[in-house]
Amino acid sequence: MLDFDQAQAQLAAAVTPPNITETCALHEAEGRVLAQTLFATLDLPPADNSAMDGYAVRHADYTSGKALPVQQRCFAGDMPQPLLPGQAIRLFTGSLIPEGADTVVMQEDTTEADDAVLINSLPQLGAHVRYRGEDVAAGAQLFAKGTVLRAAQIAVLASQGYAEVPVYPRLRVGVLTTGDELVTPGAPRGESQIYNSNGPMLAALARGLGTQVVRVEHAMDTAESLAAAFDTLLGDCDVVLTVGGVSVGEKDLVKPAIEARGGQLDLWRVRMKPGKPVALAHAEGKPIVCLPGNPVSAYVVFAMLVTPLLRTMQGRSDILPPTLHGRLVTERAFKETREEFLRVQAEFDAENLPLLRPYAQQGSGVISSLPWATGLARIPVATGAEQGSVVRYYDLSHWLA
Ligand SMILES: Nc1nc2c(c(=O)[nH]1)N[C@H]1C(S)=C(S)[C@@H](COP(=O)(O)OP(=O)(O)OC[C@H]3O[C@@H](n4cnc5c(N)ncnc54)[C@H](O)[C@@H]3O)O[C@H]1N2
Ligand code: MOO
Repeated sequence: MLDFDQAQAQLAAAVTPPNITETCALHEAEGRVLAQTLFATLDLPPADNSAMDGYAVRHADYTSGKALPVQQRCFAGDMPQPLLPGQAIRLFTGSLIPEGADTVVMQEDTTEADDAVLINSLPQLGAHVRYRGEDVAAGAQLFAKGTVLRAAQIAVLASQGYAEVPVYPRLRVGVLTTGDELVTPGAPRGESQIYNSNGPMLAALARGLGTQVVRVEHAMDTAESLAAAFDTLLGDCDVVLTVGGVSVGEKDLVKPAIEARGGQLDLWRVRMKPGKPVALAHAEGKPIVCLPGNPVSAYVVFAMLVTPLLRTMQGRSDILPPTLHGRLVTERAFKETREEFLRVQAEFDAENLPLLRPYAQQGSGVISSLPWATGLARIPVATGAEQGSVVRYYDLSHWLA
């Protein structure tokens, strides 16, 4: 059985980033991955401009009690005139600073009458001026290849005039659920059957990472049904996630089905709880990750082992999200022969380590623990953990993104 950290590294290293680049309109680029490093095409802001509604003045022209004639009303988008000595130009937030002006006086600190403005309180030299290039300098690196484009990155790229961006193709993911006991939600359910929750769950998890889930298939526990599903999935997808049927039972037929079509098993069983029977294989040049059927096991394996593999295939640079540390709040001690991942809720305060409270039922079939948990607490196999132990915390908002 493979050590957890080795397995995590092995899955990410088993695949490669894409070698194809395509162009995507910026307004559709949310969640896409940059395929080239991008640089600033212009200074931002492109010209000195006002941070306030007010008046542009030359600081040295101020004399207490003496109104300055208003030379021009210059709105955002207008070109200002050069400021004449001893005058003021009325301007607004975003108006360009006139040549010769060095300071903006907020309108609240002025009184305007008869086309002249009286300054009641003079700010410091240079006040309320946003200088050309103070935000971004032309030529500076904006984002490195491998960056996921979210609203913040899209804002910067739009401000730089990018209408389209070079991105990697969206990763095409296929999901295969297996098991004779499963029925599709909405279909009639026999007494011995359960609804298939792993299919919709894995599809949503994969989409949450920004991949395209092109197929969600179900196979019965027969070699024929599995072979037909693999035909479809390996034909249409870049990577296949199977779930169930990878343990040691008599109907655990997924691994044999992969081997029957000439595929190879690269890894089977990891020293982790839940998730032990996870397998990595490849067939027809495509990676296949076989997740254990228990819903919690599938969820935890997806977060901890599958996401680094998918991020690598997406061409992302953030393969392993950061982990935090937290303090366990528990009435019982945990000690296993496998690295254990508990579903916990984290509570943050300003000064201390986060407090991590485990869900009462940690069984790998307890689906209700999934929406409840904010993250996973890792209990080291070497030491175990108890009330007050400081353990590693995997925040799911990072690990599932
Ligand atoms: N004798 C042993 N038995 C088991 C071992 C073992 O080492 N020796 N490992 C256990 C562990 S750990 C896990 S995890 C499970 C994983 O087994 P499989 O991956 O073969 O999964 P299944 O047997 O097909 O299903 C397990 C469980 O999950 C339910 N399931 C499966 N698919 C779905 C789905 N799409 N939606 C909802 N629920 C699903 C299934 O009904 C079973 O209850 O094996 C242990 N056994
Ligand atoms: O992975 Mo299994 O869930 O350890 O129960």
